[in-house]
Amino acid sequence: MSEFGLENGTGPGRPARKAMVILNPSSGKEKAAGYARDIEEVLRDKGYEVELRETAGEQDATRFCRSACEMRCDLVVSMGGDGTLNETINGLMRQEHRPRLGIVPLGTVNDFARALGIPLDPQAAIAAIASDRFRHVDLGRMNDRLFTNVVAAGNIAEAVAAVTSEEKSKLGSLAYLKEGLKELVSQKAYPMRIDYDGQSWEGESPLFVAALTNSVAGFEKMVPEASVDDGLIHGFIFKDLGLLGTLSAGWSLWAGSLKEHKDVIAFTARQVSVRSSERVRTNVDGEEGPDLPLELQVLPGHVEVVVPEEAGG
Ligand SMILES: Nc1ncnc2c1ncn2[C@@H]1O[C@H](COP(=O)(O)OP(=O)(O)OP(=O)(O)O)[C@@H](O)[C@H]1O
Repeated sequence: MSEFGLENGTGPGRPARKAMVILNPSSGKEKAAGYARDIEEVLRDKGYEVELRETAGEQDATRFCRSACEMRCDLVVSMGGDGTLNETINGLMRQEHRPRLGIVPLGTVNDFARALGIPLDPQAAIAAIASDRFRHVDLGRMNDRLFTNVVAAGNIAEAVAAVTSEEKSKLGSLAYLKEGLKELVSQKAYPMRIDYDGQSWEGESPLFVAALTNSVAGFEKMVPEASVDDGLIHGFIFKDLGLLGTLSAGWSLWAGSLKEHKDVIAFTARQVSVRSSERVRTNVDGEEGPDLPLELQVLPGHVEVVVPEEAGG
């Protein structure tokens, strides 16, 4: 079951707590400046000393979060899309002090926020940062980095890259489904070997997906049984599907019954390794990852995340 915590705000005489806000000004269009003012106000009212850092490019969020750990901040807030969140949590890697994490989703998909019941409306998410409630949430380790949500291996990396930002704003998650199905129909399968908690699968597969939460590319029903604190990786090996198989797998995904599909092998594990004799590309939390091989491991309850007072789960 979920583990929730409740905490009182700063009272008289309590030393100020420190918060760092990491804002990607390129997410959430031109509204970033207004959001920055609003979150600073919410956090100051809550008794935090606030440091705002704006990212200018790749890996900035990781560097900023690392310095938040070194400064022993109590809270680090990631304001951006899933890419910014992934870079932020990578700053927690190998840190002895890990601040609590707040999330203000400004991207298109925002899988982690969806899985946690954090409002997708930025103003509502900013207001919810004042919540005294938090959850211990699993993170995944992939080789030498961390992930929040999902790792996919196969030509999926190309499918995601093929989604234009226009399509993304117009169609949202459907843009990924469209490109993903196109790739599954057209692509070849790869020889893969997948080892998970002492079991092994070997065969031809066009796609392997490892999910930590129920929300994958905005589809909240892909893994309905997954929760952010179940200590499990939810693995899906797609067999060589062909056109009809792909369409019916697409339908099962939509209907929330993917793991019952006859050409999908579903499992849960704490540790997974994925390798291939061919070059296979990967995608991690929506961004391009390293080629196979991958070593995956779940880190149970690795980070405390602020959740709205009324969030379920
Ligand atoms: N100031 C900036 N200008 C442009 N790109 C930036 C800036 N700061 C960070 N980035 C890059 O933005 C990427 C992350 O974007 P992120 O996924 O958070 O937002 P998004 O693209 O709006 O979200 P989504 O992918 O969900 O639509 C990272 O690769 C990072 O390097």
